[in-house]
Amino acid sequence: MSDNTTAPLLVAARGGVPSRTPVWFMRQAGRSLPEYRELRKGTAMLDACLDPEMVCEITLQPVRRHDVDGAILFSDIVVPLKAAGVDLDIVPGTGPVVAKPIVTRGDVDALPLLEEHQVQPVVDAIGLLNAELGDVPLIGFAGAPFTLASYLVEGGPSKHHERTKALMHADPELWHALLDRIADITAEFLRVQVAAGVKAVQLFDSWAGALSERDYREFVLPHSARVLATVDSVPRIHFGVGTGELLPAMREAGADVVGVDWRTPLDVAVRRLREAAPELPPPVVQGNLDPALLFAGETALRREVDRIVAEGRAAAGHIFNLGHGVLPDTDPDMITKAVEWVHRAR
Ligand SMILES: Cc1c2[nH]c(c1CCC(=O)O)Cc1[nH]c(c(CCC(=O)O)c1C)Cc1[nH]c(c(CCC(=O)O)c1C)Cc1[nH]c(c(C)c1CCC(=O)O)C2
Repeated sequence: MSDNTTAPLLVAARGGVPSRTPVWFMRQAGRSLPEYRELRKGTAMLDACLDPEMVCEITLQPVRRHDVDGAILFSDIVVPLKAAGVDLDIVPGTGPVVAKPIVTRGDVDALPLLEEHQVQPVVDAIGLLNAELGDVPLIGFAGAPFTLASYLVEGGPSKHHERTKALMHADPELWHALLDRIADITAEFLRVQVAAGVKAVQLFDSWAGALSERDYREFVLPHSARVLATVDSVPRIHFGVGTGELLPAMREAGADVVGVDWRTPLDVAVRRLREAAPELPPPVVQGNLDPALLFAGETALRREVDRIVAEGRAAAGHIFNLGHGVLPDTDPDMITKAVEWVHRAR
Protein backbone atom coordinates (compact mmCIF):
# COMPACT_ATOMS: atom_id res chain seq x y z
CA MET A 1 0.00 0.00 0.00
CA SER A 2 1.30 3.44 -0.91
CA ASP A 3 1.67 6.16 1.73
CA ASN A 4 0.24 8.65 -0.82
CA THR A 5 2.90 11.27 -0.09
CA THR A 6 2.94 12.35 -3.74
CA ALA A 7 -0.85 12.17 -4.18
CA PRO A 8 -1.85 15.55 -5.70
CA LEU A 9 -4.52 16.17 -3.06
CA LEU A 10 -2.08 15.73 -0.16
CA VAL A 11 0.66 17.75 -1.88
CA ALA A 12 -1.75 20.64 -2.53
CA ALA A 13 -3.10 20.42 1.03
CA ARG A 14 0.45 21.01 2.31
CA GLY A 15 0.91 24.00 0.00
CA GLY A 16 3.25 22.15 -2.38
CA VAL A 17 3.14 21.90 -6.18
CA PRO A 18 1.07 18.86 -7.25
CA SER A 19 1.48 16.98 -10.56
CA ARG A 20 -2.07 18.05 -11.47
CA THR A 21 -4.79 20.17 -9.85
CA PRO A 22 -6.50 17.72 -7.47
CA VAL A 23 -10.28 17.51 -7.63
CA TRP A 24 -13.01 15.73 -5.69
CA PHE A 25 -16.66 16.62 -5.21
CA MET A 26 -18.62 16.80 -1.97
CA ARG A 27 -21.45 14.23 -2.21
CA GLN A 28 -19.68 12.55 -5.14
CA ALA A 29 -20.91 9.27 -3.66
CA GLY A 30 -24.68 9.13 -3.69
CA ARG A 31 -27.83 9.78 -5.58
CA SER A 32 -26.41 11.20 -8.80
CA LEU A 33 -25.05 7.71 -9.58
CA PRO A 34 -27.36 4.97 -10.95
CA GLU A 35 -25.02 2.30 -9.54
CA TYR A 36 -25.50 3.89 -6.08
CA ARG A 37 -29.29 3.92 -6.35
CA GLU A 38 -29.22 0.30 -7.47
CA LEU A 39 -27.02 -0.83 -4.55
CA ARG A 40 -29.00 1.15 -1.96
CA LYS A 41 -32.39 -0.36 -2.98
CA GLY A 42 -34.05 -1.75 0.16
CA THR A 43 -31.34 -0.55 2.57
CA ALA A 44 -31.94 2.44 4.87
CA MET A 45 -29.30 5.19 4.74
CA LEU A 46 -27.98 4.63 8.28
CA ASP A 47 -27.89 0.85 7.83
CA ALA A 48 -25.83 1.39 4.66
CA CYS A 49 -23.40 3.63 6.61
CA LEU A 50 -22.78 0.82 9.13
CA ASP A 51 -22.24 -1.95 6.55
CA PRO A 52 -18.48 -2.07 5.76
CA GLU A 53 -18.81 -3.73 2.33
CA MET A 54 -21.49 -1.29 1.26
CA VAL A 55 -19.53 1.73 2.53
CA CYS A 56 -16.48 0.47 0.65
CA GLU A 57 -18.34 -0.09 -2.63
CA ILE A 58 -20.25 3.24 -2.53
CA THR A 59 -17.05 5.16 -1.68
CA LEU A 60 -15.26 3.55 -4.65
CA GLN A 61 -18.04 4.14 -7.22
CA PRO A 62 -17.22 7.80 -7.99
CA VAL A 63 -13.47 7.10 -7.93
CA ARG A 64 -13.87 4.47 -10.66
CA ARG A 65 -16.26 6.57 -12.69
CA HIS A 66 -14.78 10.09 -12.51
CA ASP A 67 -10.99 9.73 -11.91
CA VAL A 68 -11.25 12.04 -8.90
CA ASP A 69 -8.14 12.64 -6.73
CA GLY A 70 -9.84 11.87 -3.42
CA ALA A 71 -12.30 9.32 -2.07
CA ILE A 72 -14.74 10.63 0.55
CA LEU A 73 -15.81 8.02 3.04
CA PHE A 74 -19.49 7.19 2.51
CA SER A 75 -21.13 8.07 5.80
CA ASP A 76 -23.15 10.92 7.24
CA ILE A 77 -22.61 13.61 9.85
CA VAL A 78 -25.16 11.99 12.19
CA VAL A 79 -23.52 8.52 12.12
CA PRO A 80 -21.47 9.02 15.33
CA LEU A 81 -24.56 10.33 17.18
CA LYS A 82 -26.60 7.35 16.04
CA ALA A 83 -23.78 4.93 16.88
CA ALA A 84 -23.44 6.44 20.36
CA GLY A 85 -27.15 5.81 20.97
CA VAL A 86 -28.99 9.05 20.07
CA ASP A 87 -32.49 8.24 18.76
CA LEU A 88 -32.48 9.70 15.24
CA ASP A 89 -33.04 8.72 11.63
CA ILE A 90 -32.29 10.06 8.16
CA VAL A 91 -35.62 10.58 6.41
CA PRO A 92 -35.41 10.47 2.59
CA GLY A 93 -36.10 13.89 1.10
CA THR A 94 -35.84 15.60 4.52
CA GLY A 95 -32.54 14.72 6.20
CA PRO A 96 -31.68 13.89 9.81
CA VAL A 97 -34.64 13.87 12.23
CA VAL A 98 -34.05 13.62 16.00
CA ALA A 99 -36.74 11.89 18.12
CA LYS A 100 -36.23 14.01 21.26
CA PRO A 101 -34.65 17.41 20.58
CA ILE A 102 -32.32 18.90 23.20
CA VAL A 103 -33.94 21.49 25.47
CA THR A 104 -32.66 21.17 29.04
CA ARG A 105 -29.45 20.60 30.98
CA GLY A 106 -30.74 17.08 31.66
CA ASP A 107 -30.95 16.47 27.90
CA VAL A 108 -27.34 17.59 27.45
CA ASP A 109 -26.13 15.45 30.36
CA ALA A 110 -27.96 12.47 28.87
CA LEU A 111 -26.09 12.76 25.54
CA PRO A 112 -23.89 9.65 25.37
CA LEU A 113 -20.19 9.71 24.53
CA LEU A 114 -18.92 7.71 21.56
CA GLU A 115 -16.91 4.55 22.16
CA GLU A 116 -14.67 3.21 19.42
CA HIS A 117 -16.35 -0.22 19.25
CA GLN A 118 -19.64 1.51 18.34
CA VAL A 119 -18.16 2.62 15.01
CA GLN A 120 -16.25 -0.61 14.32
CA PRO A 121 -18.06 -0.98 10.93
CA VAL A 122 -16.54 2.37 9.88
CA VAL A 123 -13.08 1.21 11.00
CA ASP A 124 -13.57 -2.01 9.00
CA ALA A 125 -14.70 -0.03 5.93
CA ILE A 126 -11.58 2.16 6.09
CA GLY A 127 -9.43 -1.00 6.17
CA LEU A 128 -11.20 -2.41 3.10
CA LEU A 129 -10.90 0.92 1.28
CA ASN A 130 -7.20 1.42 1.92
CA ALA A 131 -6.56 -2.03 0.45
CA GLU A 132 -8.43 -1.01 -2.74
CA LEU A 133 -7.61 2.66 -3.25
CA GLY A 134 -3.93 2.56 -4.22
CA ASP A 135 -2.65 6.12 -4.56
CA VAL A 136 -6.01 7.85 -4.15
CA PRO A 137 -6.23 9.24 -0.61
CA LEU A 138 -9.26 8.46 1.52
CA ILE A 139 -10.81 11.53 3.17
CA GLY A 140 -12.58 11.01 6.49
CA PHE A 141 -15.07 13.51 7.85
CA ALA A 142 -17.33 14.58 10.66
CA GLY A 143 -19.98 17.21 11.27
CA ALA A 144 -18.76 20.19 13.29
CA PRO A 145 -20.28 20.86 16.72
CA PHE A 146 -22.46 23.80 15.58
CA THR A 147 -24.02 21.97 12.61
CA LEU A 148 -24.69 18.87 14.71
CA ALA A 149 -26.08 21.03 17.53
CA SER A 150 -28.51 22.61 15.07
CA TYR A 151 -29.95 19.16 14.19
CA LEU A 152 -30.09 18.12 17.86
CA VAL A 153 -31.76 21.34 19.05
CA GLU A 154 -34.11 21.96 16.11
CA GLY A 155 -34.97 18.25 15.83
CA GLY A 156 -34.31 18.29 12.09
CA PRO A 157 -33.21 20.50 9.19
CA SER A 158 -33.84 24.18 9.85
CA LYS A 159 -33.89 27.26 7.67
CA HIS A 160 -33.39 29.87 10.39
CA HIS A 161 -31.83 27.86 13.27
CA GLU A 162 -33.98 29.92 15.64
CA ARG A 163 -34.09 27.45 18.54
CA THR A 164 -30.35 26.92 18.26
CA LYS A 165 -29.54 30.64 18.26
CA ALA A 166 -32.06 31.26 21.07
CA LEU A 167 -30.37 28.63 23.26
CA MET A 168 -26.93 30.05 22.43
CA HIS A 169 -27.86 33.55 23.57
CA ALA A 170 -30.40 32.81 26.32
CA ASP A 171 -28.31 30.21 28.15
CA PRO A 172 -24.65 30.42 27.09
CA GLU A 173 -23.59 28.03 29.85
CA LEU A 174 -25.94 25.31 28.61
CA TRP A 175 -24.88 26.05 25.03
CA HIS A 176 -21.20 25.57 25.82
CA ALA A 177 -21.97 22.37 27.75
CA LEU A 178 -23.83 21.06 24.68
CA LEU A 179 -21.07 21.97 22.24
CA ASP A 180 -18.46 20.54 24.56
CA ARG A 181 -20.28 17.20 24.63
CA ILE A 182 -20.74 17.13 20.84
CA ALA A 183 -17.08 18.09 20.36
CA ASP A 184 -16.10 15.03 22.43
CA ILE A 185 -18.14 12.79 20.10
CA THR A 186 -16.89 14.43 16.91
CA ALA A 187 -13.25 14.44 18.03
CA GLU A 188 -13.43 10.76 18.95
CA PHE A 189 -15.04 9.88 15.61
CA LEU A 190 -12.28 11.70 13.69
CA ARG A 191 -9.55 10.24 15.90
CA VAL A 192 -10.84 6.73 15.18
CA GLN A 193 -10.92 7.41 11.43
CA VAL A 194 -7.34 8.73 11.42
CA ALA A 195 -6.14 5.77 13.50
CA ALA A 196 -7.87 3.46 10.99
CA GLY A 197 -6.01 5.09 8.09
CA VAL A 198 -7.81 8.04 6.49
CA LYS A 199 -5.25 10.38 4.88
CA ALA A 200 -7.06 13.69 5.38
CA VAL A 201 -10.19 14.86 7.18
CA GLN A 202 -12.90 17.37 6.44
CA LEU A 203 -14.90 19.03 9.21
CA PHE A 204 -18.30 19.99 7.79
CA ASP A 205 -19.75 23.05 9.51
CA SER A 206 -22.36 23.29 6.78
CA TRP A 207 -24.64 25.75 8.57
CA ALA A 208 -21.98 27.99 10.23
CA GLY A 209 -22.72 30.64 7.58
CA ALA A 210 -25.97 31.37 9.43
CA LEU A 211 -23.91 33.01 12.21
CA SER A 212 -22.32 36.43 12.55
CA GLU A 213 -18.55 36.38 12.90
CA ARG A 214 -18.96 37.62 16.47
CA ASP A 215 -21.25 34.72 17.44
CA TYR A 216 -19.10 32.24 15.53
CA ARG A 217 -16.00 33.31 17.46
CA GLU A 218 -17.68 33.28 20.86
CA PHE A 219 -19.98 30.27 20.63
CA VAL A 220 -18.49 27.92 18.04
CA LEU A 221 -14.82 28.46 17.21
CA PRO A 222 -13.34 27.14 20.51
CA HIS A 223 -15.24 23.86 20.16
CA SER A 224 -14.34 23.31 16.50
CA ALA A 225 -10.74 24.20 17.39
CA ARG A 226 -10.66 21.49 20.04
CA VAL A 227 -11.96 18.94 17.50
CA LEU A 228 -9.43 19.93 14.83
CA ALA A 229 -6.54 19.89 17.32
CA THR A 230 -7.12 16.16 17.95
CA VAL A 231 -6.33 15.23 14.33
CA ASP A 232 -3.31 17.40 13.53
CA SER A 233 -1.37 14.44 12.09
CA VAL A 234 -3.31 14.69 8.77
CA PRO A 235 -4.38 17.65 6.58
CA ARG A 236 -7.58 19.19 7.94
CA ILE A 237 -10.15 20.76 5.60
CA HIS A 238 -12.78 23.02 7.22
CA PHE A 239 -15.91 23.80 5.19
CA GLY A 240 -19.18 25.66 5.55
CA VAL A 241 -21.78 27.22 3.25
CA GLY A 242 -22.19 31.01 3.07
CA THR A 243 -19.05 31.55 5.15
CA GLY A 244 -17.41 34.38 3.16
CA GLU A 245 -17.33 36.51 6.33
CA LEU A 246 -16.04 33.64 8.48
CA LEU A 247 -13.15 32.31 6.38
CA PRO A 248 -10.32 33.73 8.55
CA ALA A 249 -12.06 32.55 11.75
CA MET A 250 -12.58 29.07 10.28
CA ARG A 251 -8.90 28.93 9.39
CA GLU A 252 -7.98 30.09 12.89
CA ALA A 253 -9.96 27.13 14.29
CA GLY A 254 -7.13 24.95 13.00
CA ALA A 255 -7.74 24.35 9.29
CA ASP A 256 -4.89 23.51 6.92
CA VAL A 257 -7.29 23.94 3.99
CA VAL A 258 -10.21 26.37 3.98
CA GLY A 259 -13.32 25.28 2.04
CA VAL A 260 -15.00 28.11 0.12
CA ASP A 261 -18.54 28.09 -1.31
CA TRP A 262 -19.35 29.59 -4.74
CA ARG A 263 -20.30 33.02 -3.39
CA THR A 264 -16.71 34.12 -2.74
CA PRO A 265 -14.22 33.98 -5.65
CA LEU A 266 -11.13 32.01 -4.61
CA ASP A 267 -8.73 34.91 -5.19
CA VAL A 268 -10.90 37.11 -2.93
CA ALA A 269 -10.97 34.33 -0.30
CA VAL A 270 -7.17 34.04 -0.45
CA ARG A 271 -6.77 37.81 -0.04
CA ARG A 272 -9.06 37.83 3.01
CA LEU A 273 -7.18 34.93 4.57
CA ARG A 274 -3.76 36.49 3.93
CA GLU A 275 -4.74 39.91 5.24
CA ALA A 276 -6.29 38.44 8.38
CA ALA A 277 -3.19 36.40 9.23
CA PRO A 278 -0.04 37.71 7.50
CA GLU A 279 2.10 35.76 10.00
CA LEU A 280 0.74 32.38 8.84
CA PRO A 281 1.98 30.50 5.75
CA PRO A 282 0.13 31.42 2.51
CA PRO A 283 -3.38 29.89 2.57
CA VAL A 284 -4.56 26.69 0.88
CA VAL A 285 -8.18 26.64 -0.33
CA GLN A 286 -10.75 24.16 -1.59
CA GLY A 287 -13.66 24.93 -3.91
CA ASN A 288 -15.71 26.40 -5.41
CA LEU A 289 -17.86 25.51 -8.44
CA ASP A 290 -21.56 26.25 -7.96
CA PRO A 291 -23.23 22.78 -7.99
CA ALA A 292 -26.05 24.20 -10.15
CA LEU A 293 -23.55 24.87 -12.96
CA LEU A 294 -23.27 21.13 -13.57
CA PHE A 295 -26.68 21.66 -15.23
CA ALA A 296 -25.55 24.58 -17.43
CA GLY A 297 -24.15 22.67 -20.42
CA GLU A 298 -20.58 22.02 -21.51
CA THR A 299 -19.63 25.50 -22.76
CA ALA A 300 -20.73 27.34 -19.63
CA LEU A 301 -19.35 24.65 -17.33
CA ARG A 302 -15.94 24.63 -18.99
CA ARG A 303 -15.71 28.41 -18.75
CA GLU A 304 -16.44 28.23 -15.01
CA VAL A 305 -13.91 25.43 -14.46
CA ASP A 306 -11.20 27.48 -16.22
CA ARG A 307 -12.07 30.60 -14.23
CA ILE A 308 -11.93 28.77 -10.91
CA VAL A 309 -8.62 27.04 -11.72
CA ALA A 310 -7.18 30.46 -12.68
CA GLU A 311 -8.48 32.14 -9.50
CA GLY A 312 -7.17 29.23 -7.43
CA ARG A 313 -3.62 30.13 -8.52
CA ALA A 314 -3.74 32.96 -5.98
CA ALA A 315 -3.50 30.29 -3.26
CA ALA A 316 -0.46 28.34 -2.07
CA GLY A 317 -2.49 25.23 -2.90
CA HIS A 318 -5.87 24.64 -4.51
CA ILE A 319 -8.05 21.54 -4.24
CA PHE A 320 -10.84 21.86 -6.81
CA ASN A 321 -14.31 21.00 -5.47
CA LEU A 322 -17.87 22.22 -5.57
CA GLY A 323 -19.04 25.08 -3.38
CA HIS A 324 -21.46 22.57 -1.78
CA GLY A 325 -22.60 18.99 -2.50
CA VAL A 326 -23.56 17.35 -5.81
CA LEU A 327 -27.31 17.82 -6.37
CA PRO A 328 -29.26 14.54 -6.73
CA ASP A 329 -30.42 15.16 -10.35
CA THR A 330 -26.93 15.96 -11.65
CA ASP A 331 -25.91 14.13 -14.86
CA PRO A 332 -22.86 12.09 -13.72
CA ASP A 333 -21.25 12.56 -17.17
CA MET A 334 -20.98 16.29 -16.47
CA ILE A 335 -19.04 15.48 -13.29
CA THR A 336 -16.67 13.24 -15.27
CA LYS A 337 -16.16 16.03 -17.82
CA ALA A 338 -15.55 18.67 -15.15
CA VAL A 339 -12.85 16.45 -13.59
CA GLU A 340 -11.20 16.00 -17.01
CA TRP A 341 -11.17 19.77 -17.60
CA VAL A 342 -9.73 20.51 -14.16
CA HIS A 343 -6.92 18.04 -14.87
CA ARG A 344 -6.24 19.57 -18.30
CA ALA A 345 -6.43 23.23 -17.26
CA ARG A 346 -2.98 24.83 -17.21
C1 LIG B 1 -25.66 18.59 6.45
C2 LIG B 1 -25.09 17.23 6.13
C3 LIG B 1 -25.78 15.99 6.23
N1 LIG B 1 -24.90 15.00 5.84
C4 LIG B 1 -23.70 15.55 5.48
C5 LIG B 1 -23.78 16.95 5.70
C6 LIG B 1 -22.66 17.90 5.50
C7 LIG B 1 -22.45 18.20 4.07
C8 LIG B 1 -23.48 19.11 3.47
O1 LIG B 1 -23.56 20.27 3.92
O2 LIG B 1 -24.15 18.68 2.54
C9 LIG B 1 -22.46 14.89 5.06
C10 LIG B 1 -22.55 13.77 4.12
N2 LIG B 1 -23.63 12.96 3.83
C11 LIG B 1 -23.27 12.02 2.92
C12 LIG B 1 -21.90 12.16 2.65
C13 LIG B 1 -21.19 11.12 1.80
C14 LIG B 1 -20.02 11.27 1.14
C15 LIG B 1 -19.98 12.21 -0.05
O3 LIG B 1 -19.82 13.44 0.14
O4 LIG B 1 -19.98 11.71 -1.19
C16 LIG B 1 -21.44 13.27 3.37
C17 LIG B 1 -20.05 13.87 3.39
C18 LIG B 1 -24.12 10.98 2.35
C19 LIG B 1 -25.58 11.18 2.31
N3 LIG B 1 -26.38 11.69 3.31
C20 LIG B 1 -27.68 11.66 2.90
C21 LIG B 1 -27.75 11.10 1.61
C22 LIG B 1 -29.03 10.87 0.83
C23 LIG B 1 -29.72 9.67 1.38
C24 LIG B 1 -29.99 8.60 0.36
O5 LIG B 1 -29.28 8.44 -0.64
O6 LIG B 1 -30.96 7.84 0.61
C25 LIG B 1 -26.44 10.79 1.23
C26 LIG B 1 -25.97 10.15 -0.04
C27 LIG B 1 -28.83 12.09 3.74
C28 LIG B 1 -28.69 13.44 4.31
N4 LIG B 1 -27.91 13.74 5.39
C29 LIG B 1 -27.97 15.09 5.64
C30 LIG B 1 -28.84 15.66 4.67
C31 LIG B 1 -29.22 17.12 4.60
C32 LIG B 1 -29.30 14.62 3.84
C33 LIG B 1 -30.18 14.71 2.62
C34 LIG B 1 -31.58 14.29 2.90
C35 LIG B 1 -32.35 14.03 1.60
O7 LIG B 1 -32.58 15.01 0.86
O8 LIG B 1 -32.73 12.88 1.36
C36 LIG B 1 -27.17 15.77 6.70
